[in-house]
Amino acid sequence: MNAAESKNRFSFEDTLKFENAVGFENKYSYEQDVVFEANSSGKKAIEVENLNLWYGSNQALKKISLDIPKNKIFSFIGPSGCGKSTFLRTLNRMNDMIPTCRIEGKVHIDSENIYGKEIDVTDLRKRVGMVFQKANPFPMSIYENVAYGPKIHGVSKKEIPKIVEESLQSAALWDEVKDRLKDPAFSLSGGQQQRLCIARTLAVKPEIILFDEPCSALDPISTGKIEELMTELKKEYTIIIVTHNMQQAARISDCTAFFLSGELIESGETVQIFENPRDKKTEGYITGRFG
Ligand SMILES: Nc1ncnc2c1ncn2[C@@H]1O[C@H](COP(=O)(O)OP(=O)(O)OP(=O)(O)O)[C@@H](O)[C@H]1O
Repeated sequence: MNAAESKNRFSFEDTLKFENAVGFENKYSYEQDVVFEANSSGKKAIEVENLNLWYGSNQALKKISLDIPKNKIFSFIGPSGCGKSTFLRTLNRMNDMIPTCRIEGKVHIDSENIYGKEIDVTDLRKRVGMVFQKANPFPMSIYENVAYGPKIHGVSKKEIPKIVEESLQSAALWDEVKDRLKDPAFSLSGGQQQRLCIARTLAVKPEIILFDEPCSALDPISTGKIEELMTELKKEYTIIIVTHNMQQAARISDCTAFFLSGELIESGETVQIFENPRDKKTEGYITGRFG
């Protein structure tokens, strides 16, 4: 790597500077990663096997095979149009809704192929929740937004207030909204609305949460809160995030996968991908030479 490339490449120190700038408490360190690795169960949340996807005649994903470990944050990075969001959506069959979309291959969750005939897609989407780029609360109160999922899944009425409180607590929003639960969700700030959407996802007790660029519309302070929240949530959930922000991927994720033109170029521990990529294409992207 020459001097110019090395200047372009950001380090974990840079991410710490960013965190200090926005007053975000640093929770990540190499030492913690090592301890985390040692404590990690090593179990897989998702196993993807030879996945191909087409939109009409355009092949958007090519022979993707990837294991996603439990209770970690896994980032998908790559230039615009490389297939990150498409791949994310295959993990809870959100692409089913696109008529031109055709998929081949397997995605195992708990040893079950989610593309198998016997799969109940509603149940799958309960187990694999999704938070979108733009906060999308329902046009109802803060309380009703969180209560909605448990209600439609048949949870008894008396259990709902507890679930709403616990979900808002877990989404680090309870203290800010506990005195205004009947207010419309749209009265919250953008960052609060995104945390409300996370609370709504948590309320149906998923195992895995997919985040599709959850911070792209947020300021650095709100971004810091969401990132801190994700780090907290990985203790109980497997987190997968699509991000354009490579500093964000480096800051919060344990593992990273780099995509290019529908192919998975490289995946591994985030430190390895950012500090010592195996593939020249990954290095080119990380160092800002393309993308
Ligand atoms: N609903 C769709 N119908 C047809 N083609 C689509 C659809 N969604 C995505 N594509 C195409 O699939 C390819 C991958 O798109 P995708 O949105 O997954 O990429 P991405 O890496 O997430 O991009 P970005 O970072 O810009 O969001 C692109 O060629 C895109 O045009």
